[in-house]
Amino acid sequence: MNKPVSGDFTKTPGWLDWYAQPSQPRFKLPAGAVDAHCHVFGPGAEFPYAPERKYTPCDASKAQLFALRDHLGFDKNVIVQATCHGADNRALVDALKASGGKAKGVATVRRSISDAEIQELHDAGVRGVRFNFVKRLVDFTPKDELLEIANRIKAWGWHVVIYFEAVDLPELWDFFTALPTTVVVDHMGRPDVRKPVDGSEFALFLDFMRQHPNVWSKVSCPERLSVNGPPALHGEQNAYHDVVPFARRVVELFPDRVLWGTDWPHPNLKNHMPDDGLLVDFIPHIAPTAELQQKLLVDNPTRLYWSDEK
Ligand SMILES: O=C(O)/C=C(\CC(=O)C(=O)O)C(=O)O
Repeated sequence: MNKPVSGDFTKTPGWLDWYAQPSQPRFKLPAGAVDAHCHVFGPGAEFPYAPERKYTPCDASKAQLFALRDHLGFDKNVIVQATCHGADNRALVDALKASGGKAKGVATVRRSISDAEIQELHDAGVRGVRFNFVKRLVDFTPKDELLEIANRIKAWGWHVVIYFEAVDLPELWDFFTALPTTVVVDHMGRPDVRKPVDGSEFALFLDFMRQHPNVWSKVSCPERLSVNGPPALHGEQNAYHDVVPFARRVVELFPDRVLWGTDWPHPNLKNHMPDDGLLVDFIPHIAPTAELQQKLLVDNPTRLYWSDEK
C-alpha cells in the first residue's frame, strides 16, 4: 500500500495516519466477508474536506481502501460517510461507483435533499443515512429534521445508522425508538468498558436492542473503546481484551443483528494506530464459533446491504 499523505490540507495536530504495512491476519475470514464500517477521506485535492468539519484527516483513498480489503481477505465494504466530509457525499459516491458492486454506502444528507438526489445516491449503492450525536464530531441537527429525513429515506428501503456515547442513550431513547426504519448502532453505543458488563449502563443498551427488534449493532472499534487492553500492534493476539466481554455479549445475544468493520482509516485515535491485520484477529474473541462468524461477517451485512441483488 502507498504511504499516507496529507494532500492540500493541514492535518489536525497530533493526527495519527493509518497503518501502512498491516500484517496478514491469522484468522481466515469466511468467504464473502464484509468490512461493514470503514471510510474514505478525500483525497482532499480531489474531494475537499467540508468547511464545517471538526478535524482534518490524512487522505485515505478508495484505491487504498480496496487494497486493504484484498490484503485482509474481505470480499466487500460498507463505506460510511465521515463527518470531515459533512453532507458532501462525492468521495463516497466515487468510491462506490469504482467498487464494481463490492461496496455499499451510508451517506449524510440534509432535509434539503431532493428525491432525485436520493435516487442518485441509491443508484450509486447508498443504503442508509448516518445521524451523529457525538458532540466532538458534529453540531446539533434538530431532531425533527432527522425524523423527516428518516421518514423519507424509508421509501428507498434504507436504514439509519446512529452514533452516540453511552451516557447519552437515556436522553436519546425516545427519538431512537421513534425511527421508522432498521436502526444500526455504531460501536455498541460506545460503552465505558471500565464499568461492569453486567452494570446498569450496558444493561440499558442491551434492553434497547432486546425491546426493539429493528435495532442492530456494530461490534466494532475495540481500539477506540479499550482502556487497558494491549493495542493491536507487534503481533499482539490478545488485543483490547477489556472490550471482549461487551462485544461478545452483544454477538451472543443478538447473532442475527450484528455487524463488524475495521473502521479504517481510524479517525481521531489519540495514542496508537492499530495494525488492521491484528484487528481482524480480534474477531474470533468476540464471535468464537464458525456459525457466529458467518452471521457477523457474511449473512447479516449481505442481508442488510445486498439483499436486493440476490
Ligand atoms: O470512524 C468512526 O466511526 C468514529 C469517529 C469518526 C466519525 O465517526 C466521523 O468522523 O464521522 C470518531 O469516533 O471520531
